[in-house]
Amino acid sequence: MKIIAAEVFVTSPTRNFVTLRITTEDGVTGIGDATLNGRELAVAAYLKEHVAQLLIGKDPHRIEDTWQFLYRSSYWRRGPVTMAAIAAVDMALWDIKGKVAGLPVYQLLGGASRNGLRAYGHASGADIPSLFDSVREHLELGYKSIRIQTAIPGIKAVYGVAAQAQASGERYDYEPAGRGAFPQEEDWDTRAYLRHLPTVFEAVRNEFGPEIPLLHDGHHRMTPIQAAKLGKALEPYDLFWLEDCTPAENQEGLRLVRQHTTTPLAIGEIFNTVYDFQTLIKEQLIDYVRAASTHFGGISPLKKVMDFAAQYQIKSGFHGPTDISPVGFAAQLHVGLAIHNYGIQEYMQHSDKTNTVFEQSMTFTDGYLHPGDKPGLGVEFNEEAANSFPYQQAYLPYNRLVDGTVHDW
Ligand SMILES: O=C(O)C(=O)C[C@H](O)[C@H](O)CO
Repeated sequence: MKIIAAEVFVTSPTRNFVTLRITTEDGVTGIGDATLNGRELAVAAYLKEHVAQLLIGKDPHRIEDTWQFLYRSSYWRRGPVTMAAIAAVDMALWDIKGKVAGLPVYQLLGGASRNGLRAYGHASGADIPSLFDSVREHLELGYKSIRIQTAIPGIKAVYGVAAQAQASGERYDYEPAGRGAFPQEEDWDTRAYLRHLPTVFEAVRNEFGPEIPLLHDGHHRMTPIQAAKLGKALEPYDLFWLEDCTPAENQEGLRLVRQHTTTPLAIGEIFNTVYDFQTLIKEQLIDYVRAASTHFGGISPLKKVMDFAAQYQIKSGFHGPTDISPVGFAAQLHVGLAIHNYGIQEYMQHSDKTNTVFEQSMTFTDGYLHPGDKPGLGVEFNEEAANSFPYQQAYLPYNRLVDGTVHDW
């Protein structure tokens, strides 16, 4: 069997997505996600200009060989653009292999290790009452684990806080990328955040009790000593994890955080390769791997990093915001179902328009996700619907401190 076409689609049903479709001479198609929020066209060009023609004539079954060829033959390695492009090829080839075999991808990865995948949802609020409404809404939707993000007094816009109150009946609407030709500026004050956050978790525990697993995302904003202080301050509230507490580039910084707190740590949504996790896993500086199939080179390396992590009792917590398309999301559900060291899956739910472009067979029942049993990834790409939503320029915001210094967003 040979590959005869590799096409790239950029579509924007409420947000931008980049999708690769590979077709074989027998007419089997496979799809992959190459979405990089705010930099979509760079990956689309990488795929169109540098990768597509290299795939023509190749045997789609040779997934590992194709991955290694794309990674090593470019000489220039890693980085989110390259790795998102390779990820799309990898996913599309697993999709094809599954369709040819008549099996869902998780069966090709070793079969199911569990019945369903525990998910966490995002609750947020501009104040405590609206946060409580949001938590209740998520509990009603079936979520059994909940991420808590709130506004901070004195700060205008904070990462992770939905614009609409959940009590309004609107679906959770948080999308950080703003459409337009320039990124929005936001403000930040770490000391105000460190003072406020423990009071929020205290209120949530008092209202909802000790049982429910609670998570929080620091979004790379603290120094190691600030993160250590926060981890310690949150210990009485028994977090499932504290995510991205420090800038991801400083892996050694997590040693200091670890020395001071037993709050579990998760990191890795902006990592691209297993090498980014080498120190963190070997030294057991984290508890959860936050990689996403789409930004990590696809299904093949995600499975490898989790097998490495398993030796150290480190579990998965794959990145799953809506900028991972339904294709990338399905890819990591298949990995999550197959691996032994599954932890939890972030699940934000895509918009109805997105679901017209990507028809998903995955299910979310009583707090648990399942990729479904259709052959391949289980996602159908509707080209006509995709073409009706043209690309719109969008940027993630950035932060400045009160004195004007640019800060991690
Ligand atoms: O879901 C999370 O934990 C995130 O941090 C989401 C990111 O802000 C988002 O993927 C940026 O595009």
